Amino acid sequence: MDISIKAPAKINLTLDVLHKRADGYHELEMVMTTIDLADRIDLTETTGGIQLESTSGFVPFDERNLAYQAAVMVKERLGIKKGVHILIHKHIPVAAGLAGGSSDAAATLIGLNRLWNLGLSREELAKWGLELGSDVPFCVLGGTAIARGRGENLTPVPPPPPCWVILAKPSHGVSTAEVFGALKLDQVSHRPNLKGMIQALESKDFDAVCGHLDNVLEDVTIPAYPKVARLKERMAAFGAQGVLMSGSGPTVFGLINRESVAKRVVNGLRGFCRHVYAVRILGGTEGIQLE
Ligand SMILES: C[C@](O)(CO)[C@H](O)COP(=O)(O)OP(=O)(O)OC[C@H]1O[C@@H](n2ccc(N)nc2=O)[C@H](O)[C@@H]1O
Ligand SMILES: Nc1ncnc2c1ncn2[C@@H]1O[C@H](COP(=O)(O)OP(=O)(O)OP(=O)(O)O)[C@@H](O)[C@H]1O
Repeated sequence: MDISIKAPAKINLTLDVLHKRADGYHELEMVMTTIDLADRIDLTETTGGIQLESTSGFVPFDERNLAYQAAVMVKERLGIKKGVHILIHKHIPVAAGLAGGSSDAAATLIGLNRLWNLGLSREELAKWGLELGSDVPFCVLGGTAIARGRGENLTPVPPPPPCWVILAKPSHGVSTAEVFGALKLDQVSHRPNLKGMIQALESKDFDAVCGHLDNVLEDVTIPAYPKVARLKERMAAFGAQGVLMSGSGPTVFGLINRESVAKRVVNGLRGFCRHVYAVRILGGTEGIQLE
């Protein structure tokens, strides 16, 4: 039996870091939403073991791969003898702040739950997912949500109004651990207004959503990679109504509600950046879909 699963990327509409915890992680408060830039995971049952294949040379092909780790977790916890071949059709750029690896892991958990009729709920899978990475629980549940804790304490909120999301990814990746490690919490220059963002989402006010985009991790990534600031400026100058770095970066996204402007921004950015994408917000209940 074969299963195909769409594994969408996320963007952070707000990201606040409240404090560093005793376990070394940071206590977060953020709003995340899924976008229609997705990997596809094909799962095929085999007689034993886990085989991994990917269309991208940029992902690890062994036990460091988060999809592989998800399959190990399911097999070991439930004592499953059957094997699986995992094929990752990679479209989400790697180490980009878009949770590509986390979404692949979430899709693998959800897909194996179906492939092997395990009867686990999405909530249980989200709990398992936290052991693989902080963004995995959100990727399992999808939609638009406030994420607290390490990222696992999720409260659904309304999606942003339909719009274009233009993504520009500089050619280098960023290490999430290094960004959190370099963050100086007593020197953060700006903090998101979470209440304001929630109100904007509830009232479906596109301009207010754009006005409340904010990410404290920009304070670390932008000084280290000035290209991020230049991409933000250019995106705004070409007409994007709201512009922000996603997650720990370096991808910059712009929100635009007019197609003609979206085209202008994409065309303008292509001169400066090789990796430019124009996608839609998924944001509603559509997280990971089984096909
Ligand atoms: C920046 C975000 O993408 C925002 O959505 C996430 O917080 C990162 O999620 P992720 O990539 O799944 O992160 P993990 O793989 O769990 O953690 C990578 C590293 O980031 C740091 N980390 C991550 C999450 C968190 N709440 N506090 C942290 O300090 C830790 O040093 C950790 O070792
Ligand atoms: N299936 C996978 N796809 C992409 N990267 C993976 C995968 N499995 C493991 N990785 C590793 O995870 C690291 C982070 O990659 P990923 O694309 O998930 O980053 P990210 O988008 O910045 O994540 P996040 O936004 O959750 O911090 C990379 O160094 C990569 O080698």
